Amino acid sequence: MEIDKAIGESDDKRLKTKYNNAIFVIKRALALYSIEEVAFSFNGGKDSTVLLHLLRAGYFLHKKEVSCSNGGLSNFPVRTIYFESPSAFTEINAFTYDAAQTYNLRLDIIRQDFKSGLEALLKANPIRAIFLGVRIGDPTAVGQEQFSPSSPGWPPFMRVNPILDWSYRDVWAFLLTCKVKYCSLYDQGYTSIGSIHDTVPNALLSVNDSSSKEKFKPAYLLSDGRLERAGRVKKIASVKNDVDSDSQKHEVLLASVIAVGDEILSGTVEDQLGLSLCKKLTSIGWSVQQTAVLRNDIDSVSEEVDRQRSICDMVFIYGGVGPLHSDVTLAGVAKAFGVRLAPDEEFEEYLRHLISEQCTGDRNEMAQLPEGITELLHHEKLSVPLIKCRNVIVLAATNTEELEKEWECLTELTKLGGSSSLMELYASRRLMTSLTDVEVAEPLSKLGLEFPDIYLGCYRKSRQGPIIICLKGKSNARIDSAVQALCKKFKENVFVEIK
Ligand SMILES: Cc1cc2nc3c(=O)[nH]c(=O)nc-3n(C[C@H](O)[C@H](O)[C@H](O)COP(=O)(O)O)c2cc1C
Ligand SMILES: Nc1ncnc2c1ncn2[C@@H]1O[C@H](COP(=O)(O)OP(=O)(O)OP(=O)(O)O)[C@@H](O)[C@H]1O
Ligand SMILES: [Mg+2]
Repeated sequence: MEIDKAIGESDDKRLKTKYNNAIFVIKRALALYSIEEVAFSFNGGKDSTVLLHLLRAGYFLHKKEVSCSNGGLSNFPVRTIYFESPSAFTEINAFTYDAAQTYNLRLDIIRQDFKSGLEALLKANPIRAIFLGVRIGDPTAVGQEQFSPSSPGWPPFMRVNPILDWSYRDVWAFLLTCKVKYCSLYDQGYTSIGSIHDTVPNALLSVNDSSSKEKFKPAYLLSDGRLERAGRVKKIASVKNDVDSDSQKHEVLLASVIAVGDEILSGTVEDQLGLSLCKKLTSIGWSVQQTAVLRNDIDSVSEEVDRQRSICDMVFIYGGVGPLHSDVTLAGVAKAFGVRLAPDEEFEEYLRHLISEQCTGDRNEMAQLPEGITELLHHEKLSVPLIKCRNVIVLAATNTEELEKEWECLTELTKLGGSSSLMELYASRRLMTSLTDVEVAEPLSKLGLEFPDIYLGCYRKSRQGPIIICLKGKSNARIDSAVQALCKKFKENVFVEIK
């Protein structure tokens, strides 16, 4: 088999090790699942091209072991799926179809989004495992292992990632050693390929020459593989503006509070921090849109953070921060922003001071932060800086005392509490009444129409007990007018002002 032979004849020891490990994973998968139960997700990219050849070799070696046959490889029966999109490069499409023909692939072309396409595929076929060319540096690799079940919310299958631990250099060493064809875009300076809308040649491969047209060196000449995604234009979809830069845009700033902890969900520990954060935020004029308690699970965290960061001005998340296996919050935040976790030297330095004596394991693990989006907020009162990933603040506090300290530093370091006029803009009054809810319902909803700029909130202390009405708004004068208008709708003295 030409791939196995090429690697066998190479004297690149590192490549041999990577190859053998990947083949081991492929053979395990082929032993666990029948051929009808596996599929290969192929998109013409360099990583999936590596995987194509590894799978061909792995299948050949697996066959040889189980049937002692030494047959050729004209037949590669693993179902191959390609999600074709109108925004794919024509070169990628052409290469994918070309490879399918050359290697006799059973190609299924799917023209739906990944999730719906996979749902339909799994309904129609007995597929239980899908091979992917995901590598550890990819944003989507966060939290994955060589065998990782699909995420909650996705149809159930095993994701098999044989080249998860391969570096950019390993990928090129393999493609060049095996002398296999790859998509022509990689010879034109593209180093990682997404859609035509978010991918350009990698500027680090640009060659200065006198002609007007910019030229690029081939992808395999990129010396620092960590920069392979430098040609990917960042997707920062509809994220609200950072309060630091744009705190005055909205009349009321919106916050979301997220707790991460299985111990809260099981009722073992009572969450005090959420309550305290809501009070603190409300006291400085923020409107808390939602609180959530999540499992210690990367995908749960990433989905919730992704949702909240685009709705709210600021997301506050706590719990699940540290070096334990259950500490997945930062990985979830990284995944929500589509970036990877990477070691942060500055943060590592803080941790080294803090834990140097007690540290037995790999300190680096704890110093991994979402790459390219993390800002460390230093304060002399804190031994470790606060972590801010765009509009997500990750709090390390585990109790209300620690939160108190972090909050104090946070409000000093950012404009959360408004060195701006936020505090002055914010006014509120609370009224209590023993009128029934039926009596106040209609007048209150009319008041809401008359004062659309005022927030009107109501709650009861008990089913039969008094009702409390909160009025919040931009100015005391407006609130006072609303209170007067409300009082006019009833007999005198039915409302008592409370603090
Ligand atoms: C076969 C297949 C399975 C996938 N399974 C999952 C999954 O279980 N969970 C998930 O969050 N994304 C899954 N994805 C989506 C990928 O993680 C990722 O979003 C996708 O490759 C798009 O990457 P891009 O945004 O860089 O183009 C899957 C994609 C494919 C093709
Ligand atoms: N449109 C698609 N159809 C089928 N599989 C896909 C598709 N997009 C991604 N995949 C799967 O996800 C893997 C990871 O995608 P990724 O974009 O990181 O790598 P690549 O496309 O192979 O190489 P590159 O990093 O150069 O773009 C692919 O190797 C492939 O297995
Ligand atoms: Mg790609």
